[in-house]
Amino acid sequence: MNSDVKLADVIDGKAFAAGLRGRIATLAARFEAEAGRKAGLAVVLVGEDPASQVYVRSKGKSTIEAGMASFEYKLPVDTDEATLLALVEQLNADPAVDGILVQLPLPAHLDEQKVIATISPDKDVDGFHVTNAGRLAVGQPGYVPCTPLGCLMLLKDKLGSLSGLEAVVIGRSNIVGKPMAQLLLAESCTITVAHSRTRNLPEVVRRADIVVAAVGRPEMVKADWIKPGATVIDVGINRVPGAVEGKTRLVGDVAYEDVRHVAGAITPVPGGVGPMTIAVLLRNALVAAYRHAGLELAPDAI
Ligand SMILES: NC(=O)C1=CN([C@@H]2O[C@H](COP(=O)(O)OP(=O)(O)OC[C@H]3O[C@@H](n4cnc5c(N)ncnc54)[C@H](OP(=O)(O)O)[C@@H]3O)[C@@H](O)[C@H]2O)C=CC1
Ligand SMILES: Nc1nc(=O)c2c([nH]1)NC[C@@H]1CN(c3ccc(C(=O)N[C@@H](CCC(=O)O)C(=O)O)cc3)C=[N+]21
Repeated sequence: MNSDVKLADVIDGKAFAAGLRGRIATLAARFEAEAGRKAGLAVVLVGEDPASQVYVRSKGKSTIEAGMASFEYKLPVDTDEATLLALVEQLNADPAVDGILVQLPLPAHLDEQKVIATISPDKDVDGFHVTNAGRLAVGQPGYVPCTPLGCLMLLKDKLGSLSGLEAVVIGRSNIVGKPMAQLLLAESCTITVAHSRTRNLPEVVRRADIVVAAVGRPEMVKADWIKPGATVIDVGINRVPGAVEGKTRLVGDVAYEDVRHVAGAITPVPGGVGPMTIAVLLRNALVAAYRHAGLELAPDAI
């Protein structure tokens, strides 16, 4: 490793997210004063996956701390499709609910696409509905998936203009990779979307000024894949065995300890993209509330 050169700047997503939640809380209080009700976010969890339970609890806590109303629905793992769809329809019709999030993945017997398609696009604060994916693709206002929007906020905060930069997104999921590529394209980056069939991935990644890793493979992205000085955004959340037997630890998709000797800036895991996802979810729910109430919110307010 080039241990004589400067280490990468650490992009502190946790701190940035805390600032964002502070601005959201101010605007949530203004919303309550003007609309006469709190902005509301409903979160639906089917089953008892421990990781999902942690996220849902954390979302509920952050929602209340921001001065918004949190509605949590926990359904048993064997819930049938009709019951889940009926709940979504009920939330679509509920004027106290501005945003709806159905925690993914769903148990295998439930059709995720069908559930997402049932959420009203104007309450789809995850930005997963095909209407919002289409709006993003053609540059119309809508809801943008929280994780990629959080990544973009960190990138713009660090780099300012992204115009003309080479960006390589590793991963092409509808939730992270594809919307990330759309956002970077809208910022006038030259984008490459890599995936499991990409030939010579290290060489492709080496041309990037910006690398976004959203793969789900622990520490896959190595130091010699990174152009010196590049900005590296690590979306991966992977639980691996820890130093103490029976304990696990969280690692990203990037070999952080090595890559920070080469990159110019890098997000850590934990404390990078993850906290941004939740803060942006609150942002999207608050934007939804302002829109539903017909109140003005400046486009760059949050
Ligand atoms: N921090 C956060 O808030 C969030 C973190 N995550 C994390 O981000 C990661 C990605 O999530 P998600 O997009 O939902 O995952 P998916 O499993 O849906 O997508 C993974 C993508 O990685 C690609 N891929 C898999 N193996 C390789 C490989 N060897 N080389 C290159 N590409 C590969 C796949 O390619 P192909 O399409 O060809 O199969 C696919 O496009 C996960 O670790 C997840 O936990 C996700 C959401 C939020
Ligand atoms: N409908 C839906 N929308 C989602 O946005 C959604 C989802 N389903 N299913 C699961 C993924 C994953 N996700 C994360 C949120 C926060 C952290 C997060 O806060 N991570 C902390 C660490 C948390 C820990 O210690 O486990 C961090 O990176 O610092 C991570 C991942 C949202 N997702």
